[in-house]
Amino acid sequence: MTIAVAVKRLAHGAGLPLPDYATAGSAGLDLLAAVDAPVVIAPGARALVPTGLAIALPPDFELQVRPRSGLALKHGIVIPNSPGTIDSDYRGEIQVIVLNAGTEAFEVTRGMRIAQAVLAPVSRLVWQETDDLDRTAREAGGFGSTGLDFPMGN
Ligand SMILES: O=c1ccn([C@H]2C[C@H](O)[C@@H](COP(=O)(O)OP(=O)(O)OP(=O)(O)O)O2)c(=O)[nH]1
Repeated sequence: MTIAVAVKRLAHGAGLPLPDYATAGSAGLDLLAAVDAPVVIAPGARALVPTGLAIALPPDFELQVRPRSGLALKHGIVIPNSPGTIDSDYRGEIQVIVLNAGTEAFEVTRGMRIAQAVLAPVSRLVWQETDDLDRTAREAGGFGSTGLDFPMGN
């Protein structure tokens, strides 16, 4: 299934290609860093990386901003709010919050594939308030409760 999405290149994104899928089966589009000059992120520091793009999603969709596993494995580059949520009514620039969880400084350069974005459908709920929820085998058990039968359960 493909969904048409309106996209606007902002001035500082000029000259960069639009995000694309790396392979025919890729779930995520690679988001490119639209930094004018290289940005160095120290170990433990965060940076807001611009993409130079604004979009208009259809109402029942969101765009999820996710880390790239190669950057995470090789450099400890993660997205602390992952998956970042681009709302369908957001018209500002898509930006990527990047955390350097690695041990060395990381340099973000113009055009670098800094994150990936996955289009996802959104279901919205309507509350049905009640005092009586249906009973289940789990009831209120959580937070590892199913492991308690085992001596070393966790
Ligand atoms: O990684 C992200 C996450 C969000 N956004 C933009 C698009 C999104 O629609 C908007 C608001 O995001 P979110 O709802 O996560 O932020 P909030 O902290 O709850 O702020 P708000 O009160 O503006 O909703 O910020 C990004 O550009 N990148």
